This record gives sequence, C-alpha cells and structure tokens, in this order.
Amino acid sequence: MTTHSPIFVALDTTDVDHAKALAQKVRHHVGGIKLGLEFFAANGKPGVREMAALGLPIFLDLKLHDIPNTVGKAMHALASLNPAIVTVHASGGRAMMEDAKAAAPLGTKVVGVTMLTSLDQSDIEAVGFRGDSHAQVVRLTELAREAGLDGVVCSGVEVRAAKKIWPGGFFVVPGVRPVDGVVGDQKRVVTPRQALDHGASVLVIGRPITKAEDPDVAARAIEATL
Ligand SMILES: O=c1ccn([C@@H]2O[C@H](COP(=O)(O)O)[C@@H](O)[C@H]2O)c(=O)[nH]1
Repeated sequence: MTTHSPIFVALDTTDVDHAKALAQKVRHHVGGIKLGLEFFAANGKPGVREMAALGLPIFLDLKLHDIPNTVGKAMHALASLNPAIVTVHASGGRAMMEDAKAAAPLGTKVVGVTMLTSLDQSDIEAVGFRGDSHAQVVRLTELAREAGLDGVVCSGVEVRAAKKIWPGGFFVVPGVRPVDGVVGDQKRVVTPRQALDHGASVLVIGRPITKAEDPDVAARAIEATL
C-alpha cells in the first residue's frame, strides 16, 4: 500500500486506460481503488488484473446478491483476483453471506451492503422495509456479523450505531462529500471527517475526486481534512 489513507477512490468508468490514469494521479493520497459494476461489466477479470498491477489494494464492489449457491460460486470465481475487499448484499440473507465468506480467499474482507446511501426514508418505505435507516442498518449489521462477514457498508449517518453493536467490525462508508461538495444521487451524506469520527474504517469517494478539475489536488485536499 502506497499510503495509509482510509480513502478508496471509486473509479466508476468503463475505460481501463482512464481508470489507470486516474489511479496514477491520485495514488499518493488514497489507500486503494474501488472497482464496481460499471468497470467489471466492461472489463471483467482481465481489467481488474490490469488495475491490480498498479500495486494498490483492490476493492471489488460487485454487491453480489443471489441464492447462496450462486453467490458462493461467483465468489469462488473471483478468488484468483485476491481482492482486499468484496461486497455482497446483506439482504441476501445469512446463508448467502456464509457461503460468500466461505468461498472468499483468506485475506479478503467480505462486507455486507446494508442500505444503499442513495436511499432516503421515502425510498425505504416504497420498497417495503420497516423502520428507518438506523433500524435497517443495525438489523442487517447484526445478521452480517452472525454470518461471519468482516463488516458492512453503510452511510456515515448510521456508522456509529453499527459500530456500537459490532466494535470489531470493518465499516465501509460511501456517500461521502467534502463540505459544499455536489451531492448528486446520494441521499445519506456526511463529510469525510464526520465519517471517520463516527467510526468508518474506509471511506469510498468517487466523483468528488474523479470529476474534479484536478483529481490529485481534490484527493490531497480531502486527505488534508482527515
Ligand atoms: O451504499 C452504497 C454502496 C456503494 N456505493 C458506491 O460508492 C461509490 C460512491 O461514488 P460517489 O461518486 O462518491 O458518489 C459508487 O461507486 C457507488 O457504487 C454507494 O455510493 N453507496
């Protein structure tokens, strides 16, 4: 790892060369790179290998969500990439998370997405979940812990509550925006400093860095607030 920064920069692009160029620009201010569905759908495992060759830890944010057998097999197929972190949806249930963890390489942290940071209270009600975001995150954090996962993904609004019930858990927080940053499609948002103060282990930050006029300057400015 180049630095001990808690920032994983989300490289949401289909273009490997663009992803590599961004990673090279910000590499001294981030602790790793996050590749998601957009990147993986376009470039698959060869693309991930190209990114891994840069020498930064890889967070594969594929949010696996299917029956236990399918997720276990998918995780097995990803194992050769040795990612630092992989996501599954905690709402896939305990057996699914158990099979995901069992199929993951030893050094890979498997974390459960509790409630997407792009959802607010009205969205939760529309999909039929009960309670507010805290209730949803705490319930799924308990389930993820029982299933043997390493931690969860939640917003900075709930991370304190999640950490309270799982002090040894690993907490990934997206939906992070610098003061006055453009919020976009995120709905439960905190600043990088607040996320860390509330218990985040890792901050996922995409557009505030990747869409900045100078991504290196943006990453450096965010790092300076931590
Ligand atoms: O609840 C979640 C889970 C994952 N994400 C991912 O994080 C980044 C955030 O990007 P920004 O540009 O900083 O908004 C993105 O890759 C999402 O897929 C999330 O936002 N919320």
